[in-house]
Amino acid sequence: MKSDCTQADPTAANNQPKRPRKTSLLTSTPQSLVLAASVVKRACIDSFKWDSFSAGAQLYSASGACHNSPMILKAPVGKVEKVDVPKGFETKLNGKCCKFKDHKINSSGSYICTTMPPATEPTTDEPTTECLFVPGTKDIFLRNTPGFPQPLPAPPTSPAFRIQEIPGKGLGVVAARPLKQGDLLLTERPLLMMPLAIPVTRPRTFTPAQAMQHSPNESERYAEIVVGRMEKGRREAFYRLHNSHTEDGSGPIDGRIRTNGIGLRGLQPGVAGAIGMYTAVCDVVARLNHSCSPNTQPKFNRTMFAFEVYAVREVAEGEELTFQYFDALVPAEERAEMCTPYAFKCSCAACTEPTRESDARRAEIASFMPSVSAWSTNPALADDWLVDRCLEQLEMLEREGLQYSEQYYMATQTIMESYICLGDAERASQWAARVKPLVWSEHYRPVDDFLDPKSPAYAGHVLWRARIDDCHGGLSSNCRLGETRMVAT
Ligand SMILES: C[S@@+](CC[C@H](N)C(=O)[O-])C[C@H]1O[C@@H](n2cnc3c(N)ncnc32)[C@H](O)[C@@H]1O
Repeated sequence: MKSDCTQADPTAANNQPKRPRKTSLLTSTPQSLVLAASVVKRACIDSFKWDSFSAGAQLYSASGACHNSPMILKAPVGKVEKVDVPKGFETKLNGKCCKFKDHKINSSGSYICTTMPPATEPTTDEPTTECLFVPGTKDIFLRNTPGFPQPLPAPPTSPAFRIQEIPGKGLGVVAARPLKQGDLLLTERPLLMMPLAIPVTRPRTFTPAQAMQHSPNESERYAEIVVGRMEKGRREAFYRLHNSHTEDGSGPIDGRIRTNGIGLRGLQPGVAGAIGMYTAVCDVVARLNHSCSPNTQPKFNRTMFAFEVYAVREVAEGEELTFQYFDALVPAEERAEMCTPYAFKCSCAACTEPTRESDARRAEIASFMPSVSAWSTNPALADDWLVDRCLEQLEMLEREGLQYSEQYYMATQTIMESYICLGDAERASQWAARVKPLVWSEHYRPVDDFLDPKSPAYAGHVLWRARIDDCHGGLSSNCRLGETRMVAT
């Protein structure tokens, strides 16, 4: 590193978010991610804080990053005037391509280019992903992902979707046959995967405008190496993707990544928050347009190194398939703002005719946190209190078309657990059947053992009759809140 270079300013991450919101019901959502997401978003909206902490974070909004599910990341950056960076700091193409071999990008080895699944595995005709990884990421797959790499499933004989023009939206994906909740529509290995944020150093002498242009230049430089390693057909597919960032200083590759990338967290060892995320670009998944009441949800399958896309409710043949690019639980006005960098207005029902009721419902949905442990040990609450609250939550979720969200899974699964607490295996098994298709949830656990009310799994469940035996009629000494009962909080 040159001595006249300034490291990006990490203090930006210490700012408090304006409106800390909990968009997940689950305590497993890292708060740091929520914080970082808010900070990044504000940094972007405050029209290009040029001293932001890293190239990617500066460029990409992670406004949806507090979601547990993958999301398309967007960059609400206004137009960046093109300026030339001073001589000696122009972006240069590295040009080195080492096909199917790990390739250190720089001498310190802080990034490697690699192909996933690795070519050392038995070769197949399966598509591969060109990746830019930080040290440790590849190990997550090679050492800590049992069964990796699992082959992709054979394509279905009758495809569940087709790609076609959608008036006013460019290309889109429509259902080729009727779909049920939980149907798997597509399994797809990404074309590329790279860090969402790449730290950038820049000379103190840069003007803010030059610094702004330097970041996309640097992102493009890294992305060029990754795309340069792709198979010809995959590279051509990448360049066919839509680019909504042609006027903001992004390069042609980076612009496509920003338009089509899906955020993935948890793959950069020791790095939490939005800057610890990867972005992955697929060929078909990238054709899914946005809706604030979407009917599909992608999920990344580590064993296959592929995205799986599920229907989150019944879909009619010919209906457009969509997913949410950002947090759909925020008010319509905020959602409209989040669409801006993509240069479209959302035409879903909740956005076309925004109502205060819809905004209020979405806010209420976001703030509800079902807690089996709190209810089951609280005699002041009626036996049906939690089930009733979850039923209200499900009704609101269905009305707003938000079945994709973790809130939907949590409410459904909480009802099943409430009946287990009440020792009602009949009803619990009915709700297990409702939980079973919700496979897109990040917190999904198989419920097959509970589909039969006579299953021995009930008696062996840690919550079985918890409300009756331990706590009914008063907080008894048997009520060991904080031990095994802390579930679904
Ligand atoms: C990830 S791409 C989706 C596929 C894209 N329509 C295409 O032709 O490849 C994102 C871009 O699609 C368009 N788009 C996505 N959702 C839309 C919507 N609800 N209404 C209009 N355009 C949309 C915007 O141009 C956006 O930048």
